[in-house]
Amino acid sequence: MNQTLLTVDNLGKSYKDKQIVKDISFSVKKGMITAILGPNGAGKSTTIRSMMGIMQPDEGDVQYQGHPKQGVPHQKVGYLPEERGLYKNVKIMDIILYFADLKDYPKKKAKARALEYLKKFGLEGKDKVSVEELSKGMAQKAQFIASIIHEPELLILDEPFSGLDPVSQDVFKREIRELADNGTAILLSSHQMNLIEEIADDLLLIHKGKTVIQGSMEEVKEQYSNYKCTIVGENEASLFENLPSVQSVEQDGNRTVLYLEKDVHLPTWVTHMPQASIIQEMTIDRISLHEIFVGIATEKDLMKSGGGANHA
Ligand SMILES: Nc1ncnc2c1ncn2[C@@H]1O[C@H](COP(=O)(O)OP(=O)(O)OP(=O)(O)O)[C@@H](O)[C@H]1O
Repeated sequence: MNQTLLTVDNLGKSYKDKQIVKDISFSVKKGMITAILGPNGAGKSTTIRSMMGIMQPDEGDVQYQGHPKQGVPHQKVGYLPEERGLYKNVKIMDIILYFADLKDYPKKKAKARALEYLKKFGLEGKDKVSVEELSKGMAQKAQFIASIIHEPELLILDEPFSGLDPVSQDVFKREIRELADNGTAILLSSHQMNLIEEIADDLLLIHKGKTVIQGSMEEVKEQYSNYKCTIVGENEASLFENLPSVQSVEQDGNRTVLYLEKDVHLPTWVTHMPQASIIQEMTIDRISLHEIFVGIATEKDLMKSGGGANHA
């Protein structure tokens, strides 16, 4: 069982009269990647900033293991904020060493680590180059290095993949996994569901400031990834609407998608296909994290029946 490093209990935050974050609780564990997901404006950055003490939450507790005071001890935490931005006319190495110094990390060790990471991220020889001479993706890599230079116990990454090409996304993904495998507790927010599906161990999906889904990736997949059956052929949607275990039907031209109940027994279910249906192609898959997300964001219930790890 992985050890909990950070616990957030009943976090609440309002701006003026509007409650943005309501009663959010979660934990981040050593060696695990926890993803915080949600549509634009759901409250992810507000949750992260409240947790980090960058803004004062109105309600709730943030407890860092082994730390007597409330809140997060800054030397032990690495943070890649949503707003990128490094001083434009400062050399990469100087920026990284500045961040190391802020965290009281030894300069010599930081320099050696920085050179190692620059090489790893394809930025070898760029240590004396200033940020303005780098591309956006390269600058993001430099900022990522600055956030991990002091070997943080807890790493918080707000949208780490945005603006990166697919190759760089893979490099980041591998690095984040490696940091977790070496014991770092990682909390990340991202809109790239395919990447989250690949790397996250735990999920917290929030919508309108409230927890909608919470649990391990395995639990979420098992409990929310219902089956869907896609049929290609000239069919009326109504042909399938009354089939057993069909929750909803979507029609797009000659493609009909049937969303099925969670506990459907597929071998039996397929025998109920109407004789009149025209089937040029038929596939049965589980709905993806992307579809779960879109279903929540658009408030369309694709995941009825069966409840969830923590369905609020
Ligand atoms: N300083 C602020 N003053 C007032 N309202 C704010 C402030 N910062 C954020 N909000 C509001 O809080 C809500 C949540 O914003 P937040 O940035 O936490 O969302 P998010 O989930 O990180 O979104 P995104 O995916 O777009 O980054 C939004 O409705 C936003 O308008």
